[in-house]
Amino acid sequence: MGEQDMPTGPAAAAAPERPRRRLGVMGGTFDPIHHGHLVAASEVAAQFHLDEVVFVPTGEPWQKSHKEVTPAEDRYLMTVIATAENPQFSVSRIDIDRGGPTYTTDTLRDLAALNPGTDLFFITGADALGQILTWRHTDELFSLAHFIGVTRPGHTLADPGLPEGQVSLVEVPALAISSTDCRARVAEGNPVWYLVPDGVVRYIDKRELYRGD
Ligand SMILES: Nc1ncnc2c1ncn2[C@@H]1O[C@H](COP(=O)(O)OP(=O)(O)OP(=O)(O)O)[C@@H](O)[C@H]1O
Ligand SMILES: O=C(O)c1ccc[n+]([C@@H]2O[C@H](COP(=O)([O-])O)[C@@H](O)[C@H]2O)c1
Repeated sequence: MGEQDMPTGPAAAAAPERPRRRLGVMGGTFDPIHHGHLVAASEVAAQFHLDEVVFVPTGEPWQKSHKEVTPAEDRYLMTVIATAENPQFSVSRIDIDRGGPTYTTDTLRDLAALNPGTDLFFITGADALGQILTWRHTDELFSLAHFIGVTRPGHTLADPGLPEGQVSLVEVPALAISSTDCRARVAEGNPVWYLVPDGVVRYIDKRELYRGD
């Protein structure tokens, strides 16, 4: 049916409303991205019937400013490599391209503007959820998305006091993997095969990341 044949008047008014799109948002420093991130996103996508999960590498993770963080372009490319084969996964550069410290209120506001008619679900591990009240602009933050806290080995998953109905706590398959441990393993000459996707192992090797001196 061409656009000119679309029903107008009472028939159009009766047309069923299109269901809102459901977009998962997986924010992280991804230095490097590992299977813990990917399994969490995949599991939440299935349990919450998400249409897509967008991975958003941080620009400047201000709460990690005391640590050395790998250049954003390397973290972005590793995230693209890790997610490329999954048609439900995508990667956004918004936090990198905005510049300056990364605040999730900006991430969610920008994603809402880019995705009209979409409900946002921000996915976060138990450790990050426990810190969420220390993030910037929490007065606005919780109105921008539904928050999904996922289990992570070594951390207790609990609602840190978000407004009623704004957070769900979800059990995901337990993978005791952290980016810190991956970086340390590479620096010590130990393998990260099967902790991170194969393409990410090769990228770390090619770019000589995490080798220390
Ligand atoms: N193994 C895991 N299981 C569940 N969630 C995870 C896991 N690893 C990271 N996450 C969550 O993914 C998000 C991004 O994490 P981040 O990129 O900081 O990785 P990380 O492994 O925690 O890194 P680092 O060790 O450098 O702090 C956070 O919400 C974090 O809680
Ligand atoms: O908004 C903030 O102030 C804020 C403070 C710390 C972390 N975050 C977000 O939490 C997500 C995980 O961060 P990280 O540093 O644990 O990789 C990522 O999307 C960050 O932008 C956000």
